[in-house]
Amino acid sequence: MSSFKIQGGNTLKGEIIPQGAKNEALQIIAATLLTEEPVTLHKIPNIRDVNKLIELVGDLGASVEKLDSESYRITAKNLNVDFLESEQYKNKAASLRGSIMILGPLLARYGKAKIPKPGGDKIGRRRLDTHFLGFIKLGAKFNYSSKDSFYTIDASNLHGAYMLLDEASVTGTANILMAAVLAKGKTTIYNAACEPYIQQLCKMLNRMGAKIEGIGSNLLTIEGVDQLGGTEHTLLPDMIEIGSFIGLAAMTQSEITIKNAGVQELGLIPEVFKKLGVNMIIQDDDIMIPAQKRYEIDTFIDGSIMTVADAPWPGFTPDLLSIVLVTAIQAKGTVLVHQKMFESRLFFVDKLIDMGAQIILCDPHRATVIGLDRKQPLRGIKMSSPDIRAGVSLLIAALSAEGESIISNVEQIDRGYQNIDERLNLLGADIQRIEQH
Ligand SMILES: CC(=O)N[C@H]1[C@@H](OP(=O)(O)OP(=O)(O)OC[C@H]2O[C@@H](n3ccc(=O)[nH]c3=O)[C@H](O)[C@@H]2O)O[C@H](CO)[C@@H](O)[C@@H]1O
Ligand SMILES: C=C(OP(=O)(O)O)C(=O)O
Repeated sequence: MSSFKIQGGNTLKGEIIPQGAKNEALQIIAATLLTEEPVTLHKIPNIRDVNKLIELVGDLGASVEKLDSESYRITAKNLNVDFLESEQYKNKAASLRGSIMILGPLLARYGKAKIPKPGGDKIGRRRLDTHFLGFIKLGAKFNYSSKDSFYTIDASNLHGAYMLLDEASVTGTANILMAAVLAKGKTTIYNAACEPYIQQLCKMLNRMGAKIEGIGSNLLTIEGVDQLGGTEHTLLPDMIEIGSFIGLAAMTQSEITIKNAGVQELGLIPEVFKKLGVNMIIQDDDIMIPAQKRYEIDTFIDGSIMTVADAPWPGFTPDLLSIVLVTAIQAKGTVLVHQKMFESRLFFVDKLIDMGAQIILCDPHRATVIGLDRKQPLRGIKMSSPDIRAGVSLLIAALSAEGESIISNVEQIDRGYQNIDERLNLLGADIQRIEQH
């Protein structure tokens, strides 16, 4: 377990370029398994989860060529599905959430697939029913063995079907889409997730020869085709990283310009930070956050206390609620943060309270932050990163705090943020990585 030693209190200044999006990368890398032809990918972030999935795709027999620091060519000509039976597969696939998305492509091409219960953040129950109910609609047979926690699916003949998803699951929609593009006939997915990363996946699949309509909506229709070809694809900037930088700038009174932020694809993200009182200037595709000593949380129009809650896209992403919560700590005013989707994602507020934040954890889903209005700084403490977004929120808190903080288990942060210590140090942060093997 490695740690960050952070000397807090520095003001940061400068420009930062967001990495390619983690959660898009995981879908797109899985989609390369759908064709025998080469697929070239650009803006692939160098982060743990993405590297693990690329390794897994290679273990399955795809040829993986690294073209430069951010580009890969993946050719999945002949895959070795026997690898799915190995102990190595079990360990690797179980270590990240994104591995679940190899199921759709493997089903589409080979008619069978299996996966151990996938990893990812421990942020509450994370059911996978939507994925499997969708595959069953497409004609697959499904079995879950509680003995070894393996999900096995058999589908020699996938056929199109109408389905109304039980929830708008992001990875579930991606998985079903990838199975449906090569199924016989027409598939209709209603209550589909429609966030920009799903749109990107659909556009890429169409460039490969798929026939998907309704992109950007929650009603997708897919006319199955016999095979798909190669393509080239560039990832969007990571919107969760962008939101994290906005919160960081506000908390540390820093002037930061986020370059090439893909502003058109950010949905409600800028608006939510504006509700916290954070100023930002959007110039072309850049977001400049000026240094702000004070920022004030809005109330609702009737004067009642502001709530920020998550919802499926185009609602506000749950992955930024921890950042919103930490950003509110030094604001003037009060906000209720309501994490509806995940039930164990707010427990990290205990650490923020230890640092001096005024937060009431109302229940596992809701926390009220009473902003300090910079009347006192947070103080540095020792803490451990419970999940990726809580980890970055603690890092932001530590950077704004007086004195030294230690954050252990930063592998959680490395899952999704590329060289975050080095990139923030270039802007003036003081973060030292302490490697422990
Ligand atoms: C690898 C990846 O891409 N991970 C993302 C993906 O996870 P993932 O695809 O696993 O998440 P899902 O979209 O399936 O569901 C997320 C949570 O929200 C709940 N839910 C979902 C839809 C809905 O309409 N109502 C509802 O309550 C689910 O029960 C679950 O607890 O999407 C999540 C939701 O944006 C993000 O937090 C994860 O970072
Ligand atoms: C919850 C997240 O990731 P994962 O789904 O990979 O656990 C996240 O990116 O915030």
